[in-house]
Amino acid sequence: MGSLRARFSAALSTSGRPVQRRRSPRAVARCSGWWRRNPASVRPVMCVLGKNKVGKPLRWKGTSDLDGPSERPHPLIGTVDLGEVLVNEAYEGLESCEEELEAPTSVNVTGKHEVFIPNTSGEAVTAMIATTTSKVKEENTGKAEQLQNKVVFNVVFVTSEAGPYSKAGGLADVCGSLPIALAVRGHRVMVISPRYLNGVSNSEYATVSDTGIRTKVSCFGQQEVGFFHEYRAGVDWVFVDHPSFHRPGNPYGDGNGAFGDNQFRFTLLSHAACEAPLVLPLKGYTYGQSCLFIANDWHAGLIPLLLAAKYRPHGVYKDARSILVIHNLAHQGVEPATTYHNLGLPPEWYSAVEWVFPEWARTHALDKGETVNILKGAIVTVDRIVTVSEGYAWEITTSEGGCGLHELLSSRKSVLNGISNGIDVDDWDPTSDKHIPFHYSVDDFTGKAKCKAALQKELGLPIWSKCPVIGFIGRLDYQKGIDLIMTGIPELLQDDIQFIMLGTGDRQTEDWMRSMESNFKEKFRGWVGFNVPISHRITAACDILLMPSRFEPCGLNQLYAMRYGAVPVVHRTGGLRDTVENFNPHANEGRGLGTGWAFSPLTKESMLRALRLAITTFRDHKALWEGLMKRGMSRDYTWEKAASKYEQIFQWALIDPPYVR
Ligand SMILES: Nc1ncnc2c1ncn2[C@@H]1O[C@H](COP(=O)(O)OP(=O)(O)O[C@H]2O[C@H](CO)[C@@H](O)[C@H](O)[C@H]2O)[C@@H](O)[C@H]1O
Repeated sequence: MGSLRARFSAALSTSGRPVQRRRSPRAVARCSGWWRRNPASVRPVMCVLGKNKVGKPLRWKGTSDLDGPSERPHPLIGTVDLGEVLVNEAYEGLESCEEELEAPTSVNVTGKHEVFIPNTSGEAVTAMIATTTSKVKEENTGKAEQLQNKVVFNVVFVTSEAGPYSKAGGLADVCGSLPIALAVRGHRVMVISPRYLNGVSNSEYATVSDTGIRTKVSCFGQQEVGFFHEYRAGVDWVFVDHPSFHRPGNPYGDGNGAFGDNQFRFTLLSHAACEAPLVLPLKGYTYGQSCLFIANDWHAGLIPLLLAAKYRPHGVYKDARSILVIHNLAHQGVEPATTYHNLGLPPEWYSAVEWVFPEWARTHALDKGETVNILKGAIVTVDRIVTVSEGYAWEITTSEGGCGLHELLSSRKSVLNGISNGIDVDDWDPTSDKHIPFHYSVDDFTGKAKCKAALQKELGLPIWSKCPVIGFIGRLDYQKGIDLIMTGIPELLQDDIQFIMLGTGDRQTEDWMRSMESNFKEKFRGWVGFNVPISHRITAACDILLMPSRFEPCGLNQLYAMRYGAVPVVHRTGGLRDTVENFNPHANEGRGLGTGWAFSPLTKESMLRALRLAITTFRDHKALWEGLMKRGMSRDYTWEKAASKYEQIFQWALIDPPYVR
């Protein structure tokens, strides 16, 4: 191949405009690039990521004209202020590239050249990168050195939900944003989830296209699946297509409860996900066998089992590793033992998923309690386990929080870690949120007061600015402590407060919400359904957000609430304990410390006590209240910290050999 410089042309565009081709300029600032080669065609490709002034990631495409355009994520390199946009130093051009070059290498960039960068409204801005300053040069050199030492991974997330395509709860939020944060850090990231078509509107998948690739997977006899794909925000979003994913309802069920064939549907997902890195040539080449699978919850729990039982014995995925992320241990994918033969695992692997319920949990005299438990099988065979907060990582090793799996999880403590979730700070930003009528920030709360009045008006509640509005958003599920709400809130409504509830799930609670509305016309509103814009409007409008969760692996609503200046009142459990700092009015020379109230034990009395304290503080101690709001709003909720912790887990996963029997 020889020197590539003369043949390489950078083409930087995220605006969808025709890619501009330029000859490679020469060096001033030192940059570093990751070169990946298509094993088949030896094609190095490159892409640069940056951030604009509001922190939105920018993706610059680098193309090689060796054999057509390609793009790959590339780590951030330095910073150059272009006036209109703040970008990370552009890579453009390289000095030389030998054919065998695979590892990070240094390349040189020079003074002026044109790039296309979208500004905050998405339009392209043509900018000239002026000669870099010495500060930038220094930064570049430092970062280049850091990046040269950085290991990048082929990461494959497997999940039953990924926002914005599909969402029933917090799993979608995490799998919609953590992969992007990892891609920004230079990893090649794929997310695989089902292509749900619910028959009403499938606009979420409008930009996704059929790869035309179909593959047969050996489970439940033999099944054929297709793959759809979209490359967005530096991530390959892959959707497994099968008729069983095309039906009304949410990813797991409909008004009549959970779908009866969920084991079938998610077994398909796991099998298809194991094939995808081998068969999908995304932007030119496959992810290949050296992958890190991130299996989220039981729906992807077969992944480590399939790697160990089906692929590795045949020499495939020998260098792959798997990490199980537990978002909710209460759901384990348990079905009768007779379904084992459908899972596509060899008969001798039965014991890995075998799960026998204790006698007290069996339903009748002839019930032997024999089941297959997919999550259990994953815990046994996976290389590492992550839960979504440190508190929950400990709780699941106790008999109270382990949902029957605590002993097994305790036995795997050495590979178990907790990492608190971040949030999508672009999606959840009170200064620019498209779902809320007024914007506000930590420096000016006027917009929040207007949001409150607007929601009161929208819901037909009296517009009382001095009346604290308490919100609840979440699945109407035993986990979320709705029984406590149902017993405690009618008592609280004797006081001058308003309570707004958004949720769907348990039918009885939905009926209770409707009856509360007619009993407390001026004080209670219940919105039955799943509605993302309304969830943003409630978060922006309410003064207090209640989360009396029985257990909470991490919880996202308390994070959204704090970012929006709504003070959380939570049960002190799991991730809520880790993320909500209990308010101490005396600390900090009487100015107070903390971001909310974390009550314990989980009783109606202790919940009401915390709520009454919050209400009194809201009414009578304005300065303390503003302090609470400000501290919550100023915290760092980005994914960056969590993403770097995940990277550490990736490295640990690779240190140990994979699970073999
Ligand atoms: N009716 C409705 N309308 C609109 N939006 C609604 C809604 N009901 C819920 N939501 C949204 O769904 C998400 C719920 O996230 P949570 O983390 O609070 O809970 P969940 O139990 O689903 O997630 C599990 O996984 C996540 C991610 O790891 C963990 O944080 C959590 O503890 C664990 O139980 C939030 O974005 C919320 O706004």
